[in-house]
Amino acid sequence: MNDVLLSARGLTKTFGDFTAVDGIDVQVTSGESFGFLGPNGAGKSSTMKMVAATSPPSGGELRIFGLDPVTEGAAVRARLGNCPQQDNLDEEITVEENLHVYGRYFGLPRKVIRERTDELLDFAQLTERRGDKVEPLSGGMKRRLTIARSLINNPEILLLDEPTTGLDPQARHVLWDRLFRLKRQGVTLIITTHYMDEAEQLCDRLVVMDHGRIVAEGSPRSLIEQHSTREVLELRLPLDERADHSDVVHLVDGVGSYVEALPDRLLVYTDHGDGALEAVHARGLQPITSIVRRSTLEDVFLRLTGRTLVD
Ligand SMILES: Nc1ncnc2c1ncn2[C@@H]1O[C@H](COP(=O)(O)OP(=O)(O)OP(=O)(O)O)[C@@H](O)[C@H]1O
Repeated sequence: MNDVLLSARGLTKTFGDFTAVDGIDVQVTSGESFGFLGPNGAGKSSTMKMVAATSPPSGGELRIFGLDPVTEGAAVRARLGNCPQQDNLDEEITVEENLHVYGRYFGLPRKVIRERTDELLDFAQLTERRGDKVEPLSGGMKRRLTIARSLINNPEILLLDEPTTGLDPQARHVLWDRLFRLKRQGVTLIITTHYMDEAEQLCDRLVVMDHGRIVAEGSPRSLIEQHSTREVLELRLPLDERADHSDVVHLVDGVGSYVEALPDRLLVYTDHGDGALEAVHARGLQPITSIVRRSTLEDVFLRLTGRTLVD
């Protein structure tokens, strides 16, 4: 059996009267790519900061590498890579110097720092920019540098808080490719995201979080199998002025297993999207647009909470 690297029981974080993380239970084993998926404010960053040993838990039990992050914080941090939500690079110094500073912070010998810097610049596809200041780099490059820097101490776990928020699609794909490589090298990844496609791409297993609680747990595939149908028929119907799609749900009653109404469309959940569309036409309905797609984690979230992940 793989080692348990992270174990949380009843983990809680409060800010005054407000409970941001509400008694969650989580275990992550070595080599896993584990995700916290949830909308803004779900409590993901608060959880990550406790795991990173930068913010103490308010309650419950938390062990990382079997260590207590409150009393053994330095030992925990030495074995972790931490990429916070906001890049906190030193923009005044060069790309390479950013790596050197971190290496010295961890007390690594000069020779090791030089070797690791070369490897990590190559990994982050930044070798050609090594002597440049950080400030003019693109958002994607800065993100890759932040990740490279967090790998200087050869961490067993890499924490990534919203790794691709704010990046354009191409930069996201480059970053995903780099994270796949790390995963193949056996680095345990713990990722927070509010992008269901990112969770599906990167995570072997994840928890869905909402209002500080875990509402579901499993692999992306098992979550979809458990909480959604194989396909979804998305329909935009012609509406009277002032009506929205929640007013016309009854028109497709019984067409699929269940229906969710968003203001601008109906989502008909079914294992056979094309058959459902035929049934819609047979009722004399003429959708403005209709598409059949496979179910995603977004559908799981909508089913479990009645809300969408990204507002
Ligand atoms: N230092 C703090 N003081 C008071 N409230 C806080 C603090 N940090 C977080 N919160 C609150 O806790 C809740 C959870 O925030 P958290 O950042 O953990 O959520 P999140 O899921 O990571 O969302 P986001 O992606 O927006 O960061 C939010 O309502 C937030 O306003």
